[in-house]
Amino acid sequence: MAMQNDLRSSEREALLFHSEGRPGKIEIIASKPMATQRDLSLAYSPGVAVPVRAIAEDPALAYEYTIKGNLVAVITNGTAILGLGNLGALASKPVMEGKAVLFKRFADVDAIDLELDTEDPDAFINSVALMEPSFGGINLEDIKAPECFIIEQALRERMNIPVFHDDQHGTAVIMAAGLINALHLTGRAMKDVKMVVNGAGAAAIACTALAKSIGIPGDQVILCDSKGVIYRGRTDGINQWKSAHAAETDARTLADAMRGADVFLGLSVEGAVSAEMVESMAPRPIIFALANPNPEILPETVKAIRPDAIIATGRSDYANQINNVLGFPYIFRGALDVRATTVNEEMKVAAAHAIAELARQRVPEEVAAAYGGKGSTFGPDYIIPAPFDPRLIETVPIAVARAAMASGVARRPITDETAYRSQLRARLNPTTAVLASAYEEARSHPKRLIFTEAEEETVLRAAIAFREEGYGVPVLIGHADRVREGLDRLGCDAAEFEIHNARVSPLIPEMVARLYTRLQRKGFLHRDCLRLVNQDRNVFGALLLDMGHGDAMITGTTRHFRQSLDQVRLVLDPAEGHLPFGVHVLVGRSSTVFVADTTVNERPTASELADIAQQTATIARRMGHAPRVAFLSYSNFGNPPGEWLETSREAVILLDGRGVDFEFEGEMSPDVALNSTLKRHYPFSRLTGPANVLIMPGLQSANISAKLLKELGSGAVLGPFLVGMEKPVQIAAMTSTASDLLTMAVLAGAGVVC
Ligand SMILES: NC(=O)C1=CN([C@@H]2O[C@H](COP(=O)(O)OP(=O)(O)OC[C@H]3O[C@@H](n4cnc5c(N)ncnc54)[C@H](OP(=O)(O)O)[C@@H]3O)[C@@H](O)[C@H]2O)C=CC1
Ligand SMILES: CC(=O)C(=O)O
Ligand SMILES: [Mg+2]
Repeated sequence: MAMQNDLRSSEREALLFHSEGRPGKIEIIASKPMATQRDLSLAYSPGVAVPVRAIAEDPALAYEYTIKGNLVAVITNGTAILGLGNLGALASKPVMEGKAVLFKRFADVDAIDLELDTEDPDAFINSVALMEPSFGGINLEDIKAPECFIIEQALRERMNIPVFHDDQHGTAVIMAAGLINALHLTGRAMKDVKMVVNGAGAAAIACTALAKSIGIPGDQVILCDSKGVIYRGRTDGINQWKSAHAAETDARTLADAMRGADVFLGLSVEGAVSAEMVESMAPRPIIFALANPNPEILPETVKAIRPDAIIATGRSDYANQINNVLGFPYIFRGALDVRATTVNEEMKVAAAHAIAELARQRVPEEVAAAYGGKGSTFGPDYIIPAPFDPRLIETVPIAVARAAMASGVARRPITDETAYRSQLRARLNPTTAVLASAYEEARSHPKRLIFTEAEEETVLRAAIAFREEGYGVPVLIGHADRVREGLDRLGCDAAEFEIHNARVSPLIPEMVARLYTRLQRKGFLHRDCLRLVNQDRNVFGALLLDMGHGDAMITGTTRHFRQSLDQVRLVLDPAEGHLPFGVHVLVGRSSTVFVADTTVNERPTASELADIAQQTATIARRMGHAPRVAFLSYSNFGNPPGEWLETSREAVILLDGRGVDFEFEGEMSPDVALNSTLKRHYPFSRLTGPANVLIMPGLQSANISAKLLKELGSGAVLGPFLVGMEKPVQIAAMTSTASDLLTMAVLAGAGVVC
């Protein structure tokens, strides 16, 4: 695109993220095999005629024989895209694809985006109403007020599936959850609260209505729009939705309204609130500045004037993110699961209370592990759960489903809540929450990350993102001029980066001395060490790490794994009592499998296999999983017999003796390890479920399997991660993309995999 050179690197990354691989963020995949002639004749003509006739006779069977019951349409006309304004239907597509991805990621709801090219409410309403047969629910998005009210109302009346305008009700539910908790923390009763809402559009009107319906007295709420206070009798710029909330007041400006107010709720535009306005509020004010992407006032400005304030924004980079992403996936999950005809007030209030209560609960241990070990405790900086909190999927849909049943809109009530809860839990993979929390952890404890191959554009892009996204300081190794040129090409100011040139660095004498002390009795002369330091970026990088100039190191994109490892090992040792080895992490939709040793030890001994199992189990646990270890083979418990089975068997016996605190079993084939049906043939097996840690008998099978899965598999494959070194070093695959490198850097920095 023509403007590429004017973009900041984070903006360029955002464009690359959307264009790399398949353009966009979603694809459709078949949920049934389509491999044989028989599959085709069942999926299509003639087999497909059977469900067609069945549905024609009984429409409810569409939920049994098609995707309808799990499919939501995200529909917009692009008239109020986030806070960016009316940029049209086509331009809104990235946001709508994004919402579809969030539906899938957080609640396993399949969603498809539809951008309608019209600003005429009737045309919009007619188009959407005709789509009822296709979908289980309709999520309206980013349609401006007041048309959004007309559209939603008409569609709710005409359609017999849930119709939900996310910017109105999704936002209101999350705002209400945050408000309930902020009032609780400041010891206020709803009936005493004076509230000011700035903005009188889609989000603001719905939030005001919900705030009143949960107990804030109507005559204590003042609404403002771009022209000031909406007071009784005002005629300028008014519509029926605004006048329904017109206040009996002398206040005419936002500043008048805010004097003495307890709560400020902003759903307007960046910078609408001044420091003076905040100063004039009641003690312990509650300030929700929710305009996106930039809030009405920045949290740091509020804190400087009113340290006693509770502040929330719509963004993920401050504490207390109040954003509808916490609501719409789970509200639809619950509504779809009971086949609700609508999302009513009771369901919204139930969701708000469930979310609020989650933040007040003590974070259980397994969830704390998924948060990267850092607990979140209810308080002014934690009034609302983070979007990746794995408890949301178990609690919010249940609350919504219960409310739907109690209010008579559920067509298929839940009969066994315990079974429903486990079904919900199984929809998500805890690893994804851990990855998200590792990124948070990295932001709150920034590290110095050594990137040894900084002349490579992929590496530089990862290093730039590492810095710009706040994970820490990239320490770049390379010819300074070439690295600077690369930074310049990518639109960065090279002066802001730390670059080390291995030929001229002032650290060289100390490095050579250290290396010589270490290698002099291993056949290396002093001048050999000087040459290594000058010419080998892995040796130089590892020495920087060893001397404390960085917290972790990442390399591998220009050299084979073994060569990089041998160079690093000239400088660094394994951690005491640890065996260095490699782990690939296969992240599927609802499960994760750890495979080891995929990179280092060609024919591990029984004792080495046992060590690898123990260390991999620790990583699995760190990533939120109870480890179930299988020692893999072509054979199952002695059948067929073979020459090479002994090491795996001995490893099992060794672990028996070590009294470890995780499940393990072997030797067994991968299908027996992973498939519960086959496992029934071995009732004595000690694994209580499918294995999630696969210990391979040797490097051949391990490395081949990992690479096959990476090339042919459908889920994400992370790694190889190098485990068991005295300092965190990661050797990436030569095929790594910038985001692969960033993930490795962040996980290495956060100490999740090391
Ligand atoms: N955090 C979250 O989850 C969400 C945040 N939002 C944010 O809320 C904002 C509004 O979105 P939405 O309701 O969908 O948009 P709408 O277009 O429906 O409404 C915008 C409203 O903002 C008002 N406004 C504009 N400038 C000012 C100003 N200086 N002072 C007071 N009011 C002003 C407009 O006033 P007027 O009527 O006079 O034109 C209008 O009422 C956006 O920034 C959006 O990103 C929205 C949804 C969710
Ligand atoms: C978050 C959201 O939906 C918005 O800002 O429009
Ligand atoms: Mg929106």
